[in-house]
Amino acid sequence: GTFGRFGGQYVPEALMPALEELEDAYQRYVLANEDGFMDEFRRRLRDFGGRPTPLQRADRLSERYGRDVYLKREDLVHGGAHKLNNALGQVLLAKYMGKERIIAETGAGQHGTATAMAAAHLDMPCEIYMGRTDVNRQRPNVFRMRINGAEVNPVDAGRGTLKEAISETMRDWSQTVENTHYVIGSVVGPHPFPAMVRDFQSVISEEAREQCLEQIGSLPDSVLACAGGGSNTIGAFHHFTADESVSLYAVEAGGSSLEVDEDAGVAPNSATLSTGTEGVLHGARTHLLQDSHGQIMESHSVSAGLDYAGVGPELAHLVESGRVTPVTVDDDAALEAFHRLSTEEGIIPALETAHAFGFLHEAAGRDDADEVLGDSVVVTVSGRGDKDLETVIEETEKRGLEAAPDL
Ligand SMILES: C[C@@H](c1c[nH]c2ccccc12)[C@H](N)C(=O)O
Repeated sequence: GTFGRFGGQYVPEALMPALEELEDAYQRYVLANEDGFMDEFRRRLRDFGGRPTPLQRADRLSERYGRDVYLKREDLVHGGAHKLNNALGQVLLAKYMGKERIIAETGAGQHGTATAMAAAHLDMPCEIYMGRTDVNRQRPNVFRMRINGAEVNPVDAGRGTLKEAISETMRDWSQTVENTHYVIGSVVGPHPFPAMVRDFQSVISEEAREQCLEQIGSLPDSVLACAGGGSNTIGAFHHFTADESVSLYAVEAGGSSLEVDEDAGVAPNSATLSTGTEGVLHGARTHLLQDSHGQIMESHSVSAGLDYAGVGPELAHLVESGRVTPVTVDDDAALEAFHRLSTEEGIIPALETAHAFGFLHEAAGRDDADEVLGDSVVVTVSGRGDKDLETVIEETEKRGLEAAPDL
């Protein structure tokens, strides 16, 4: 595999020519900056994406938790999430490769939206595959994609969610690779996708590490990031992985329970790193939620963006090697963290992001808080929560959470 035992290219023979062409382009344009590709990528991320994003000290949370809490504000990237870092990089790469068409999958719609924005910005026709279930529960993002000029293709196969959308997009790509690039939405899929998406998202930790040295005068003691597919997680960790003094926590969705009902093939969580097992999904060997027959189980999370039964192979490797610690936060704690950041820091986070703040809250209350978090903590605000307001209002009332304001 590409990352220890994990990664690799577990794909039908039909996909190999496309992967070989992509590997060649990755080596030349991304790794060797041929034709100034990376210079243009950084310039467009600055002028169109709004980078660099601030590393902002959260004064209220720092006071509450008795340590310096810094927020890496990826919610301020154009489009409201870190997703544009990857989408812009891949659509620009498709142009350098001479492709004429962009396809992508999406779950909650953030990656689809980011891809539609990048494709409009770079004048590329764009088609987004989205599970019918997700089309129905993420209408605002469906409108945004269409208003940015993308076609949204509902996928009715299986449960009509992210997993089927990815499979459908890969099927399209295997037949259209001549003129089409597949902009994958996270650090998943066959090599070179996980490495390439990581390299685009690593602008997050490249900036954060430099900002820590400037603003704190040292490296942080810990970095926290939520983990769905793992792109914001790996992006927030990558330039810190060589710094052994920095603890790295990947916060997954604990959903409603960590107990798994294998017979029903349903996991009431998306805690792939904490509870999953090794297997192959979407072209890579990684960690998955699978039953004893190797069937991929349906995952769950109050946040659609974390609701995925797999995870990036590099993250699986970093957890197995002990460099990254996987932790989980359940639906209720994530919802309470959503309200806490909104009322105490004036930032409405994506429900995905709220999981990282749920772990900060829980860890800060423990006897070993100082060992776990240290004196300076960086939390990645991977996206903003406008898209989640209806879900949060509904779920908060249904659960009678006391943290909620009187809406
Ligand atoms: C759900 C996530 C995503 C998009 N593509 C993925 C591939 C693997 C794992 C996660 C993803 C992204 N937030 C989305 O809504 O498109």
